[in-house]
Amino acid sequence: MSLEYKNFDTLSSYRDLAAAGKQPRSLETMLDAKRVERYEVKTDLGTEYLAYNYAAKKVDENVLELLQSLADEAQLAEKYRTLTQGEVMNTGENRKVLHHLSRGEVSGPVTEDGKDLGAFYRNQQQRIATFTQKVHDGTITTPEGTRFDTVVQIGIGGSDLGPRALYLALEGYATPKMKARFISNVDPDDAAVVLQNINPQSSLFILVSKSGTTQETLTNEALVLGVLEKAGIQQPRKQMICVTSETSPLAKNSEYLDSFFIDDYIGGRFSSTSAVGGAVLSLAYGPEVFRDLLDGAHSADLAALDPSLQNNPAMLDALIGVFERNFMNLPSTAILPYSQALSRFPAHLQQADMESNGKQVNRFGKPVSYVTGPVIFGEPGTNGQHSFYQLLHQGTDIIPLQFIGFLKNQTGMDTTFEGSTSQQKLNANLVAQIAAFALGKDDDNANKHFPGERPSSLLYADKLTPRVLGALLAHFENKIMFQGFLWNLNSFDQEGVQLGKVLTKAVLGAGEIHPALQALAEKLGAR
Ligand SMILES: O=P(O)(O)OC[C@H]1O[C@](O)(CO)[C@@H](O)[C@@H]1O
Repeated sequence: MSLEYKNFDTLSSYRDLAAAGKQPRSLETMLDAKRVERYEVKTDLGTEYLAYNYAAKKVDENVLELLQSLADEAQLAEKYRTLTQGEVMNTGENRKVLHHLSRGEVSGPVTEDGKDLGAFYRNQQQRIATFTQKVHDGTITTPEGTRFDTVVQIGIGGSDLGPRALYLALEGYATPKMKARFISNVDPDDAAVVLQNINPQSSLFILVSKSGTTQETLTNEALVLGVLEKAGIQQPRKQMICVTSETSPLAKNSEYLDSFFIDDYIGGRFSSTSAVGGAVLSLAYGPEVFRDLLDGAHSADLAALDPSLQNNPAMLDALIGVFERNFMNLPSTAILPYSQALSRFPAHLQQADMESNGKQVNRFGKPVSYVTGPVIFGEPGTNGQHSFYQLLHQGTDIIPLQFIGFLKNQTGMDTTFEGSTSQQKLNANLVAQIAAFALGKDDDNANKHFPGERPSSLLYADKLTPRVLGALLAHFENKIMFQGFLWNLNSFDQEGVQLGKVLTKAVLGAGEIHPALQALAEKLGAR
């Protein structure tokens, strides 16, 4: 089948959906126990599962049928299959998009000039696993023979957010073999606080930069090296490994204890399952835990191939999101995990989604005449309830909500207080919120009135394990990809981050700059 890349508003289902979006059925009339049972898709992860429940979304059978037509017309499943076969999908940078291949083959091997590209990722995983084992068993130590007990990742954006979110997500699941810390911001206090709280003599640093040119990361490397030298460490780079692409300037530096590689076919925000996340997660939890995470992601990747929305939670989530964004005109989406372990997951999804689909031109560089990616934000519940939920319940904007929850907590530690456990309280809050947002509450006092009709979905599993975490990550990555296909965008470049970088260089340089920039730079002592 030949693929067609058309602007979303030229598709024939667009008009029908626009009509349906103007008058979506009310949740008050639709939401019942039957719907809670029926409006759910489960991804099978072997002995585990990840469920997507959309009972509290404002879609009925009619809208679901229209969304299926839209998915078929936009050739979502075919485009995804083609992407996993190695087609150039990052049109702006003329690159393949292969992050799925870092967890397994979705549509068979991907080759280039006779080379098996999957073998490259497997080889890096194997090298990381071997290196990790040697660090853990004390074969690899500092030059002075001290065993490493801490790992510190230095990187920013995709080289920080995903790996950090995943590390934190597993801290309660398994006792780390090495504790991990992260330095990302060029604000020197970020590095200072981390360095003050570790023993530099027994710390292994991971410098992560795909490009090898990111100002913040190189500056932080210099800062760390300086601190290590001051602490009397003679060869600081022998306590540092590097994760970068083979063509980056860092790859040529043989002073590092070791180097591991990614390639240009995996974008920074999709690199958590490559060596970018693999090094820190394997060192912290062991390569087998990282493998489980990859397997969970691979299962979700396979489920995403199904053209039927009823069997494809990522595609369904993408379509419902587009229904809300384009046809109900809702501008943002909140990610609300009822799991403290996922405290940084919303921040990771913020980059993954907003850097991918925050675009105003289509994949051919032509302006689009419809809205694209929503604003993404979020915090774990129940903390968020005591903070920004006021606006979510009674504010003038309706914000679609993506709840995430688990039947059991990770650590097994809990208490019974006033007749219920903490985990029961957590999940009681979660279901109460779904109902309160959907159904609202009438009150004669307008100040106490809850309008309801605020749609939400729920991703849930038995427990947040490495496999479930991998599937959760892949669910969102695939949702973002499908939405990019729908909006006819190239979701895999990020030109919007460049201008700020260029102006920063100009401020720091000696040349003439815009007078307003000069005045501001002087005020802040940046020049
Ligand atoms: O891994 P690198 O090349 O240092 O890039 C870090 C981040 O910077 C960005 O390019 C944005 O500035 C992200 O896309 C990327 O994740």
